Amino acid sequence: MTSSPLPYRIGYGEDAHRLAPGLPLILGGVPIAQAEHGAVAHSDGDAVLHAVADALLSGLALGDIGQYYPDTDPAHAGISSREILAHALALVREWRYAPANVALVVTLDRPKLGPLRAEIARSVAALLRLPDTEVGVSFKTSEGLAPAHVQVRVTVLLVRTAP
Ligand SMILES: Nc1ccn([C@@H]2O[C@H](COP(=O)(O)O)[C@@H](O)[C@H]2O)c(=O)n1
Ligand SMILES: C[C@@]1(CO)OP(=O)(O)OP(=O)(O)OC[C@H]1O
Repeated sequence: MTSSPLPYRIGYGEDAHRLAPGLPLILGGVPIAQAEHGAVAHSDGDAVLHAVADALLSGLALGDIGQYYPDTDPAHAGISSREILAHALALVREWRYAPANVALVVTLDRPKLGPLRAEIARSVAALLRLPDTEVGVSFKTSEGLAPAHVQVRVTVLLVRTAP
């Protein structure tokens, strides 16, 4: 894409990681201390931030984070997902758009994340420079269908900014 006449653009992103014992679980920049299993990943494995970054990029047809941070490149091993999201946000701003609101759904069987909803919303909002109220966070279990797995789905509304 070289330019867009649209004042609004919708972005959608997903991410999934396998869970294994002895690894940290970070979601939306928040370490989940209660988790018995963490994400198997090339980076810090924050599936929420990966899906948000992909949603930002998809809204402007800018590809996905794997193109910018290939998981085959040792240079990105252990990279903070905050850095990946900051890069995606910078690209969106270069294209003169900004996120207006975000809706995200985390599917995870355990632990219960409800008590961390406000903290995760606050963390994602801060990274996107949005008010907390513009980040909606939902949790679902897989009903036991995928107990060793975390899945995140995200929609974002991008609004064109003044030149
Ligand atoms: N890791 C999770 C998963 C779900 N919740 C909350 O539990 C409720 C029921 O979830 P279902 O998947 O059975 O519909 C719902 O209110 C979720 O917010 C949770 O806190 N943590
Ligand atoms: C973030 C990157 C790069 O470190 O790797 P992972 O942490 O494995 O995450 P994923 O969402 O599977 O893919 C994007 C990657 O290229």
